[in-house]
Amino acid sequence: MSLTPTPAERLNRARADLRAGLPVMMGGALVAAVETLTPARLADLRALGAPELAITLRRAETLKARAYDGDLARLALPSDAGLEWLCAMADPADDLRVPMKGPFRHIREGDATVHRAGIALAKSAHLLPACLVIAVAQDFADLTHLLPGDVPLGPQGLTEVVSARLPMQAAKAGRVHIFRPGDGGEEHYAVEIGQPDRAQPVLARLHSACFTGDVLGSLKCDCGPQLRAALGQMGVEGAGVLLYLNQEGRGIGLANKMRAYALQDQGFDTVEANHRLGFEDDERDFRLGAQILREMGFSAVRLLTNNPRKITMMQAQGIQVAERVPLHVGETQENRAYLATKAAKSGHLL
Ligand SMILES: Nc1nc2c(ncn2[C@@H]2O[C@H](COP(=O)(O)OP(=O)(O)OP(=O)(O)O)[C@@H](O)[C@H]2O)c(=O)[nH]1
Ligand SMILES: [Zn+2]
Repeated sequence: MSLTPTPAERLNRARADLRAGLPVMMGGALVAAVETLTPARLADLRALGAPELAITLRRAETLKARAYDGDLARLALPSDAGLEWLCAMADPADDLRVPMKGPFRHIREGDATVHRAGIALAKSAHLLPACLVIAVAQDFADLTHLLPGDVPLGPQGLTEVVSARLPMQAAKAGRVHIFRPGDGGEEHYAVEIGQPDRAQPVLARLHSACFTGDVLGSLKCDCGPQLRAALGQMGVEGAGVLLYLNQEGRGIGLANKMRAYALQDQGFDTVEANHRLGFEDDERDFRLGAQILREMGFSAVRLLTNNPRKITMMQAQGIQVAERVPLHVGETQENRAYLATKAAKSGHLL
């Protein structure tokens, strides 16, 4: 029936539920994000069954827990553990002050499918990647119901909502296009400069949102100068397309990026900080960029980037990368180490 939510719509609803501190129902279990639990809700969940904590392999490595499921670890919630313990398991902020959180009781029997989907859901809600899973016999009709196979779904058919002319410092002939995914999730933008010929490779930049760099002029990264240099070059050439993808913090969200920055002030580099939080170095889905380019009628690009992964991903998604155009701007005293780490650990080209 047409009023029944699709899997993508349920998934979008589930993200909002987790952020609000509500569990969702998945494969005969309740799944709640650790970050948004309250003492009262934890008590309610405990009363329903034996909660299991799911954390990623990355977080498990930091905590010296064993990830028997490969990419994740399942741990029994100790009977005397409260919300404070759970939050300390999920959030590395105080790891150095309180390093010992075990001994852990690892769960090896049963299946980790729901736990894995729960972590993917928490990540896509931009929460810390840790969740509680409680197997329950009863159904909770008020909660959002998902199948583990619904998560993660890739970008949901983006369509253009509107476009309008925007004269900019870099180019008078600018036009901003707004793209919205089919599930009502986060919108992404394309800035078109001039009238690029669709039959030729277009000068293109896939820019990931960086509130601190783009807006505040942060000296910790090179995003702001890269954004302006890319638009500037498109202005000079008279044609180009810059995708402004809302993938803040390489896809972990602004709150988690700020957590990573706090860890960087404890001495960890950009990659280590992501790992301690339980994330991979880069959680972005670049299929998004390819979809928008295709939607706009582009099939080949001259890609402004130093990141070889962006090139591989574009090509894998059927967008031909005719040329890589290097984009080295904005090196500062404060971001030198960050850029060096990206070159050493993430394969960025110098
Ligand atoms: N998690 C995390 N994200 C960061 C950090 N510094 C910057 N970012 C984010 O990294 C993204 C920057 O991405 P891009 O400008 O596409 O950079 P890139 O992947 O290095 O590729 P190119 O600039 O194309 O060479 C933005 O989303 C920033 O918010 C950090 O220390 N930790
Ligand atoms: Zn940045």
